[in-house]
Amino acid sequence: MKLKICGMKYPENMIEVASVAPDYMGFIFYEKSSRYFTGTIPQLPSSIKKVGVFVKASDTEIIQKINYYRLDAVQLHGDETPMFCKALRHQLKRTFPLKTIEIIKVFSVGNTFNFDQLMPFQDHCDYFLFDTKGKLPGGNGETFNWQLLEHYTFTKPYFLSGGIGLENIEALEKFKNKAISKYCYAIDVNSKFEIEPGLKDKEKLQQLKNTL
Ligand SMILES: O=C(O)c1ccccc1N[C@@H]1O[C@H](COP(=O)(O)O)[C@@H](O)[C@H]1O
Repeated sequence: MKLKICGMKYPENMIEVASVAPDYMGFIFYEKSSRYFTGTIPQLPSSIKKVGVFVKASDTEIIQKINYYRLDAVQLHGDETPMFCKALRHQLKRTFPLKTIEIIKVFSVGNTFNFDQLMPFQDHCDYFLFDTKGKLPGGNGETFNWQLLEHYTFTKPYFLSGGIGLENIEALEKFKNKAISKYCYAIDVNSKFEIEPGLKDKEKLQQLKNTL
C-alpha cells in the first residue's frame, strides 16, 4: 500500500521525512489550519509526489500554487461540486499539457455516509480520499468506522485517511486482509505523527512505513 504523509510545514523536516520514502507528501493551503503552509519546499526525490491540499479554493489559486510549488496532485478537501472537479480537470490538462496533475477528491465520512454521492464525481477525479467527518474540514485526528467501506461499490482507488496512528497498525493489518480494502490505494497520515502541528516525527513514520 502506498503512503501519503500530509501537513508538512518545515523544510528541514521535509528532508528528514523524505528519507522514509513516502509516495506522497502533502502541504495544506488552508489559512485557518495550524498546518497552513506558506514557505518553500526543498528539492525532494522525484519519487515523492507533492500534493496541495485545498478547501474550497478557486481554480485560479489552485493553478497558481501548482505552478509555484511544482505540485503533482491536488487534494480537494471542501465541498467542491462534480462540476468544479470536471472544469478543474479540463483546465489542468490545458494549462499543464505535459504533466498529469492528479485530482484527489475528499469525502468526510460519518456513520450515516451515503456512498451513492460519489457517483457524479467518478469521472472527474483520479482518486477518492475518505477522511473522518469532524468539527474541522480535515486534521481532526479521529478515525471512522472502516467497516462502512463494505458499502463502497466503485472501482476507483482511494486513500484511507482520518486519525491513523501507530495504534491502528493491527487494525490496518486486518483491514488489508479483508475484501473491503480491495480498492484502497494508499494510507494517508497527518496529526497522529506530529511533535507539533506541521512538524512530523520521522521515527514514528518509519515504524509505520515498515509495516506497509
Ligand atoms: O490537517 C489540517 O489541518 C487540514 C486542514 C484542512 C483540510 C485538511 C487538513 N488535513 C487533512 O486531513 C486528513 C486527516 O488528517 P488526520 O490524520 O485526521 O490528522 C489528511 O488528509 C490531511 O491532509
